[in-house]
Amino acid sequence: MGERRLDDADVVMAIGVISGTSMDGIDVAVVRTDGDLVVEPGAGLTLPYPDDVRAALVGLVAEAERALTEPLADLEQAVTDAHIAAIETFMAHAGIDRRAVSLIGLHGQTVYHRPDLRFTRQLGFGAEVARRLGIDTVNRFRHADVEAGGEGAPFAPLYHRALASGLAQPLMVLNLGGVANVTYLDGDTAIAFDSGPASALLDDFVMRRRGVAYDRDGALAASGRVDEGLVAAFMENPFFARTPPKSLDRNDFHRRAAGVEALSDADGAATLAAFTVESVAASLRHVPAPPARWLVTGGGRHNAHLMGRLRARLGVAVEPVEAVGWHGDFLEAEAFAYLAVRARRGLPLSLPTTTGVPHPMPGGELHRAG
Ligand SMILES: Nc1ncnc2c1ncn2[C@@H]1O[C@H](COP(=O)(O)OP(=O)(O)OP(=O)(O)O)[C@@H](O)[C@H]1O
Ligand SMILES: CC(=O)N[C@H]1[C@@H]2OC[C@@H](O2)[C@@H](O)[C@@H]1O[C@H](C)C(=O)O
Repeated sequence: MGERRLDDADVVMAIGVISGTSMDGIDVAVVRTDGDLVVEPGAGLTLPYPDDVRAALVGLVAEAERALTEPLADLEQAVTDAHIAAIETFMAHAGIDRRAVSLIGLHGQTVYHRPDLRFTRQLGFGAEVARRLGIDTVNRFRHADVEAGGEGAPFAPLYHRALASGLAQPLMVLNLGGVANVTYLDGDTAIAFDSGPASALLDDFVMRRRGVAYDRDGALAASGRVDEGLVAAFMENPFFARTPPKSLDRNDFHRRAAGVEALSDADGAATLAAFTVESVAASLRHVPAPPARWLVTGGGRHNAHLMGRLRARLGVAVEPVEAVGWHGDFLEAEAFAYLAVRARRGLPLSLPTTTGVPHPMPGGELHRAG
């Protein structure tokens, strides 16, 4: 007798791998899931990019339009190699036998995201990952959505919905990554959109001023004074009034936020942090009811200053996702493990209320191991 064919509804072990917009490293995590209601997150690990790959990516993202036309084959190869090494290290570290892994969800590295041009680009060769690791691999998660006129982001919301099914709702999940995105959850309803900047503006500012990668714990921002006029001017950006769905590229606010250049290091950081807080609060304009609780994921949840200001501004519980047992450092990697299983089952990865796609949209490309 041959092996039993994998049943759609089977719970399988999937590994998700993503490098976020801050390009600080590669997150890998494992989830046991059926791609539907069963979700059991396991271990996770972050591996840094090799310095030369990170430097090449930072250089590219600074002139990201190149990603529209250039093949970038060498860089994509280097990113692919780094992802394969990260997955191998993760499996060794977590004691996972590769034969037990049913699927890899390879998000890859976003280098340019322009849904208005029906363009989104994530680097990472799926076929090569499948072949070299001997594990079926799904990549190109966002492409079908963007081609159908969707925003192509955010994609984590269906995973948030699955994780939050036992929690009191309405609930807001806030991801403070390079860019911020929110997911409003109430029963089957999932409304999601990018809300504005999170850490990318601040990171770039403190790098220019102080030569550091980020404002640790928000200490610099906490020592400064907010230029409220400047924050109000930033908030006039029509993006905030625009009805979702909507998504952002990492650098969308950089030019408009140039006003902080006239401020001191501390006041500039304080003002950019306040801009993030104000733009998060503005997301409440676009949800049906005020959530009683905010669960915060992404690196920004470690920023004590930002979290404190969010609590003061939102006036309700604002907690890191660890408060409900989720893994804030690996939620996105887990999401792409979950979405890979959904992709293989032909289930939607995005909805009209999460990306503005005209109908619930399956997607992803499956590459067989052999
Ligand atoms: N202790 C800390 N204090 C302040 N900020 C922190 C701290 N730890 C992490 N961060 C912030 O979190 C950022 C990284 O967040 P994260 O890893 O969620 O981003 P990302 O996944 O690359 O972004 P995205 O979700 O947009 O793709 C850092 O660049 C930094 O700004
Ligand atoms: C195009 C792209 O890679 N977007 C990222 C980015 O980082 C945060 C925000 O912007 C979100 O829209 C998305 O990532 C998460 C994983 C998402 O799709 O849910």
